[in-house]
Amino acid sequence: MTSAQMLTLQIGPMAHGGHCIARHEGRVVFVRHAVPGETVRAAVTEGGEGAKFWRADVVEVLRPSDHRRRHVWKQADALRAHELGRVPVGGADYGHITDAHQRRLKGHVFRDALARIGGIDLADMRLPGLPADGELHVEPVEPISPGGLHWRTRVSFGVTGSGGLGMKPFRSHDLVELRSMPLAVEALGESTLFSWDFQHATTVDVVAPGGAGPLALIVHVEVTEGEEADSAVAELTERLRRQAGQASGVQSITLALRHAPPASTARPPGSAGGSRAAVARRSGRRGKALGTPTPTRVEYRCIVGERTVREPLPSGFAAPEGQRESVQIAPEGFWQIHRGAPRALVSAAVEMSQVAPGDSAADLYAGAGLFTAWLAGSVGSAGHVLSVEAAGVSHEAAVELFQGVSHVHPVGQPVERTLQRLTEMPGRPRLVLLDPPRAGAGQRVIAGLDAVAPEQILYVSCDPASFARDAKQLLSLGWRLRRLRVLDMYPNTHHMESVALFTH
Ligand SMILES: C[S@@+](CC[C@H](N)C(=O)[O-])C[C@H]1O[C@@H](n2cnc3c(N)ncnc32)[C@H](O)[C@@H]1O
Repeated sequence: MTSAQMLTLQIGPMAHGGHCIARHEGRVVFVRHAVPGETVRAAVTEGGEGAKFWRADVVEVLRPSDHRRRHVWKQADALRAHELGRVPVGGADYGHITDAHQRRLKGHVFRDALARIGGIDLADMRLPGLPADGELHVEPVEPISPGGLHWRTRVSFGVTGSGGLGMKPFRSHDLVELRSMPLAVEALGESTLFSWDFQHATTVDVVAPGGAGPLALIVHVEVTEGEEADSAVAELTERLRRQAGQASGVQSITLALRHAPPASTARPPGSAGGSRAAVARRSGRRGKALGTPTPTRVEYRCIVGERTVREPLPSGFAAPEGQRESVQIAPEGFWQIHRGAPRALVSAAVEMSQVAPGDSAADLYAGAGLFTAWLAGSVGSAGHVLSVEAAGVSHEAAVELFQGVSHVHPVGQPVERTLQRLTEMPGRPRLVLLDPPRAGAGQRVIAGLDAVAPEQILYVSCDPASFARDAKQLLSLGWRLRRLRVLDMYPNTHHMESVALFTH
């Protein structure tokens, strides 16, 4: 970083993805760790004469924004890292911005994505709850902790050369060893995990069920066949058991043994952290699309405690008679990562949509059945709920949760292959709720939903860009955006969650 080209930049608006836009001699520079309106010195991290745009990272703030604060996480603080000749870890790219201003900027980013990608101007929509100028108020999610800390119930770490937990800087494969992870719930900081030796593992996923300890771990190991590999796994197992046995704050450890073909090169350590690869593992996608070797088989082996965790369903919402109060799910299955997200999302769905006893409804990309549980209670035993989820572990959790609830029909298939089933539901569906992964639903699914013609579509999204693209298609098919709420479900990061209601 010390030999990097330095630029003095006037910082323009925040863009989607966590960087601000600036210009240097006419060329666009995406600048990380800045705040709109500032003047900064920034080190060029990617660029070159022929490049269409450059990337840069702030190393000194010449004229700070009133909304700048000391970064909430030392190891992710770009200014401090530069002083120490290091690089900041990723994962908290808004941590230097005050809480309220983070939300303001996310509102601008969301509105901009809708306009640019979806051709949707919120000022034209006159949506209830939105001011006439289309300004979006991004809502904080409870429980709110000052500084936006301690909300993550799931974190993926890489394993450093010395066996510690690490994370990568932005667009880098080099792991930085961590001493803490303040965005995670308190149970992680109270555990002994940052002093464990994970040598021989590639990644470690940490899960705090219900937002509290004790923690469940999934320890990923690449194995090739042979005696040497067997003894390395045996040694790792012994070591993990020993560390867990010492008042560690850990309830369970599952090894995820990836039996890769011998010729393949190992995935770079840490490449799974909160990343596409981690999402892909949970959603069952793998291999080529991610640029990683295709594993032949993943074997899950529980070596400490129980294989599954219990995630409490939010209380106070409709639920079918006799349904359990928590979901039992393998820790690699999908569950919302903000500890307040299950309640915030179901509350938003209840407030924004209408379902009544006897209705038909569908929950697409349903995970373990968070929204299905509320729908099942709302439509009652005279109703019908289709709950569609592609990933095996999450679908199995839903099957277990809705055992004996005869009006819920969990389907363990990709949504794309289930569109026909939607047309066969009894009566016209009152509501189709969809909560796809970051890539969004896509053209084929949106066209399929339109053909099903439900009364309402409630679209829950974690990506403004894919939502804007899908919303554009819905609008072109005659649907109208009726309500929109954006939730700050990932404080100190550029991510956000939206819930949107469409009707004809
Ligand atoms: C954002 S999560 C939402 C889960 C659930 N609604 C919840 O709130 O817990 C998206 C889910 O979609 C699943 N998924 C991804 N692609 C899918 C597809 N093509 N068909 C069905 N499910 C899919 C993932 O496994 C994941 O569980």
